Amino acid sequence: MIQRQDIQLEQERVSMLYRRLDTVREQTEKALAGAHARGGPGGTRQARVEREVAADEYARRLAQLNSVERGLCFGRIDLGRIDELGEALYIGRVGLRNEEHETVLVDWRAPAARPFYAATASDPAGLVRRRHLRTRGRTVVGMDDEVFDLTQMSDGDRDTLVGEAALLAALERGRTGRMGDVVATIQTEQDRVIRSGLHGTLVVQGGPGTGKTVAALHRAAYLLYTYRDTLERRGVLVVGPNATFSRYIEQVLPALGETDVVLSSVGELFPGLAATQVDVPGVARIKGDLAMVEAMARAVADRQRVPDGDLEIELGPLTLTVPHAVCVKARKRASRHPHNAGRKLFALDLLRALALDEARRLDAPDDPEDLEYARKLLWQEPQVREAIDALWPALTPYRLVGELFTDPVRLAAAGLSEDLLRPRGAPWTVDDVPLLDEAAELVGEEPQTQAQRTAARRAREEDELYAREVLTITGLEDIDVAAFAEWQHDRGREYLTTASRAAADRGWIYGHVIVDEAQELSAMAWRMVMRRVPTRSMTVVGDLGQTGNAAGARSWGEMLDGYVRWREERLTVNYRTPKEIMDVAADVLREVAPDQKPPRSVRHGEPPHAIRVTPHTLPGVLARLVGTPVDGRLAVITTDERYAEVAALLPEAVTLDPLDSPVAVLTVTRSKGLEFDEVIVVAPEEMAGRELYVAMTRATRRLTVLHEGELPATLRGATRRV
Ligand SMILES: Nc1ncnc2c1ncn2[C@@H]1O[C@H](COP(=O)(O)OP(=O)(O)OP(=O)(O)O)[C@@H](O)[C@H]1O
Repeated sequence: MIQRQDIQLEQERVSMLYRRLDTVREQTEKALAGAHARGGPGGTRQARVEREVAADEYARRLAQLNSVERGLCFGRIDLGRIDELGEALYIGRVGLRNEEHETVLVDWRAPAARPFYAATASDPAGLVRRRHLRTRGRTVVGMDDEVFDLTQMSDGDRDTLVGEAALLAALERGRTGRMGDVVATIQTEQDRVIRSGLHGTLVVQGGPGTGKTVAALHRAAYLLYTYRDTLERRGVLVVGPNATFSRYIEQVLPALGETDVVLSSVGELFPGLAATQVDVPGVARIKGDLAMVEAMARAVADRQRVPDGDLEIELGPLTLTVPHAVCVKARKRASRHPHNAGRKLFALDLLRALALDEARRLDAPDDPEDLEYARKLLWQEPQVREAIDALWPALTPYRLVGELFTDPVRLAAAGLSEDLLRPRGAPWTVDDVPLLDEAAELVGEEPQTQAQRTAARRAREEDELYAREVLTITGLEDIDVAAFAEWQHDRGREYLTTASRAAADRGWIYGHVIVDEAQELSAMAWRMVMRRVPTRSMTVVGDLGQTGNAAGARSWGEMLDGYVRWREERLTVNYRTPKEIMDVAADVLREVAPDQKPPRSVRHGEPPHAIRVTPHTLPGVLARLVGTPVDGRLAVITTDERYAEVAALLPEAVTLDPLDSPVAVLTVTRSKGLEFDEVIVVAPEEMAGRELYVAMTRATRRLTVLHEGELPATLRGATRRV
């Protein structure tokens, strides 16, 4: 039994930790201010860089100290024997030392904290007691103990969840619309995922609500803590299913004190683009297939032409000719290079041949210098430019893919189906993004336009003008303006975080990549992700039972075997969906993915309700249900086809961000990875089995299905009609 006295003792400890946090925070603030005050262009470059590195480190530490106020210390472990409690360690969101440099709080990611998460009744990992502390503000309001005294345990006890009371209390809280961290209640199987080594690819397969996302994010924080030197410079990329999901999870890492992580979705992985639309399944399947690699190569080859006969260009009275054979040879040589680099070689060969022909016709000497000069002049001739552009145009990825999908002749030349044809100006889709990335590899460096060259020159001039003003104001006029401007420019770049530099650079190579809802990535999307992580240091989390994308994964090997030998961990406990709902969902899963085992739910709640509606009664039933929700947040989930109709019935809900609105209206695809206290599924009979499985498992408390047609057989037996 926990005594008031125990709470008092823990309060003293926790108060001491907060005092220490305040002191360290103050010291770090001063150190940061000091580092900034010493800044400026003086000293050697080495000294400047060292100062800036120190300032960065203080700033990072300060951000971390500021983020850990809530729930600073949440656990305690006692090592030794049960009859003589020995050493006690306190576990918190951050590590702290006292003035004597002794550890007073162990960072949850440090090896010493591991038994807090890893100890189970059957393997206590040297612990005699684990204590979860519950705090409100800086006050200890309660605690839960688990005593590992094997002699007193029944077999049932040995299989308990880690800190069951604390875990269940955490799960009972209503959903806020944003994912929170779970450092205080990480479970043993999740801890294995979080602390798995950095190298190679770890696949985490787990059913809905098993904490894949939350474990993957804690893993990112753990890896950044444990392998900071390796990861800080290269950063960590987290790829999620869409931008809403990225916003849903974006608080977790900063709350854990980590900000150097890029959150993105497949539709955003090509810098400058944020695609959200998806293609119809037939098109998505074609675009996601690896056969697109060859097709894209053919599409590029189709933009590298030679005339059927000799190339003839009229220049005033002269008609210059490049023999067909010379054109063919030039194409052969140039096509070994990326398209835009090849264009330069191709143009050079053709210009050389034209200059030679011109010299011959004008009886001019074919002196190399003269020829070089003549070549330059010819390049200025619009007819010459046009002829070369027609044969081998400068391409951007957008132009290559855009012109391919709007032209049946080009599609045929690439060996692609006319199903891909779309109108000019149609928006880019998520499934186009891996193709744009492929195209970027094939066309190579984008040609710099005249406008870009002018913009770069202007920016340089502005930097210098600004530098001159600064130097005049500060009376440092003897310093070289150009050098000062350059220093300022570099400094600006150094101050950009790794994350922001990485996000803007397609060629950025990350230290580690985490892919969530990974079952949705097509083979082409995997190819794009792999380019960003040649070391294959990756965490791949997903559920093959939830695959919705027609081009998505049916097995992990199918997607990953060609790139890496991967290892797998499984998560088996569902922390979201009550058992009564999961039992019904399990029937759906059995039908769509019989090889996948449904997870075991730890929560209890109501069984799902089914209500038969007609087009006439649907608005009233929906309004009644939405008007009397359980405490917390509610989502109405339906098919893509029904979305507009349902959204029209709930106009207020759809004006708000689905994460902030008390009632969200979502398609199944949009609801991926999210969760709500109450879920209403409209038209389950029109959903594919996997869609239904995803929609049903979003609920933490109550699920109602509204059907017009026959209820799917999998739902019929297990639901009550009201
Ligand atoms: N150890 C834990 N302590 C407290 N809450 C937890 C724990 N693990 C998971 N949860 C909670 O369970 C819910 C489901 O977690 P999460 O979204 O990570 O699951 P998931 O496996 O990614 O699900 P899905 O496949 O359906 O997207 C979240 O609210 C999460 O905070």
